[in-house]
Order: sequence, then C-alpha cells, then structure tokens
Amino acid sequence: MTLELQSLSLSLGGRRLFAPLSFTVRDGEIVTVMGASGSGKSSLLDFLCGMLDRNFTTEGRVLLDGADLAPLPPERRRVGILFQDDLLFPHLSVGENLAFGLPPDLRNRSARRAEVARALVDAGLEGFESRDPATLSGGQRARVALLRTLLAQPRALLLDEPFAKLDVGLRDRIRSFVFTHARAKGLPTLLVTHDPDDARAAAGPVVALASLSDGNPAGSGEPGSS
Ligand SMILES: Nc1ncnc2c1ncn2[C@@H]1O[C@H](COP(=O)(O)OP(=O)(O)OP(=O)(O)O)[C@@H](O)[C@H]1O
Repeated sequence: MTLELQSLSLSLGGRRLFAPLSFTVRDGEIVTVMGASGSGKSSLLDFLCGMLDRNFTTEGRVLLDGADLAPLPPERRRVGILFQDDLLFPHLSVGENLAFGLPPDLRNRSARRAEVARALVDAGLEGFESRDPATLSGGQRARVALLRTLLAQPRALLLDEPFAKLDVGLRDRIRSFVFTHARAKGLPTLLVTHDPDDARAAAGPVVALASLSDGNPAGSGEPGSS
C-alpha cells in the first residue's frame, strides 16, 4: 500500500493553509509532518481520513494504492487515525471497545472474541477483556486505542500527536509499540508531531508545513531528511 499526495493543498473558509504538498509514503514507512501551530497539520490528517468537518476545498489529489481517496466516504477509505486524546468508550469494557474496531463483516462471535484476545496478548494485555477502561493506566489505554485502530484493518495510519500527553518514559515505549505495529503491518504512516524525538524515532522523511497565514509561503511540501 502506498499513500501519495500530489500537489495537495487545503483551504478552510477560502484560506489556503499550506503550500501544495507532493510526497509518497510507502508501506511500512513513517513520514513525519511538522510545522507551526495552525499550519494545518491536524486538518490535513482529518481530511485524509474523511473527517474534516469544516467548510473546506482542496486542490491536487491523494491516492491510496493508486486510487483516488476523495470520492470515498470515510468508512470506505479504511484510513486509521490515532489522536492525542484517544478516548475509549467509558461505558464499554476493554474487549467491547476493541470489538468496536473489528470490521463488520467479521460476524462470527467466537471469531470476534478470538481476534480481540489475540490483539490483547500482542499488546501485553492478556486477559484485559472485561476491564473497565477507567481502571487502565495511560500507557495501557494508549495501547488499547492503537489496537482498536489496527483491528479495523486500515490501509494507512495517521498519527496526530498520539504521544504528546504521555510521560517521557512511557512515551518511548508507546512510540516504539505503535511504530513497530505500523511497520509490521506494512502501513504507510503519517505522523504529526512537535517533538523532534518522535521524528528521529520514525526514521523516515520529514515534511515541513509552512503556514501561509503567517505570510510565509515558503513551505517546501517536499520531504527532507530526518
Ligand atoms: N474549529 C475550527 N474552526 C475554524 N477554523 C479552525 C478550527 N480549528 C482550526 N481552524 C483553523 O485551521 C487552521 C489549521 O488548524 P490545525 O488544527 O489543522 O493546525 P495544526 O497545524 O494542527 O495546529 P496545532 O499544531 O496547534 O495542532 C488554523 O490556523 C485555524 O485558523
């Protein structure tokens, strides 16, 4: 799977956020997107997964595995996203939260249970099915949130500062957990972060978004080296 941005620009309310972006994210590759606050990083990810809810227009194209993404409704894009405040449903158990991520075509109950159990073992959370999310640590919650995203079998992964609120020690562990899974599944991954350590760990190209609203039109839109 590859994610390809071709001269993509995004305007909100008629105002263009950043200079046109052209780059390709290959399977298992993590491209880091950095830029000033307000330069449009989150809006870019929201657009890619079909969740941008503001009045926007775009130019250029986004191809996922060679096919134009724009005409697809969010549920058919199969682009997974993970946020800084990834909330688990508080009224559901950990297992039910994870089952929520499973593709609807996996109807068989025991197959669903087995998938959830396998994912939990994989994350070092064996037997956590019936736990209340409120009883989990921040790191455990972060892992469950990633598992839920991955169980939906995304074709690409978008990470919107998912480590920003974690304590430093935990951040390294969760980051490596997320990156290892993204690479193992061969997902093209876009990481939005302000943290240079994240970019270093991603070990891929870095794209700098320059905010046009700051009167700085110099966004290269091309990946540089990390
Ligand atoms: N809810 C909103 N309604 C209208 N405009 C918004 C809204 N949220 C953001 N914007 C506008 O969209 C622009 C891009 O915001 P976005 O959140 O994508 O930037 P960002 O680069 O992710 O910023 P940050 O690093 O602070 O998270 C902002 O400059 C702001 O003007």
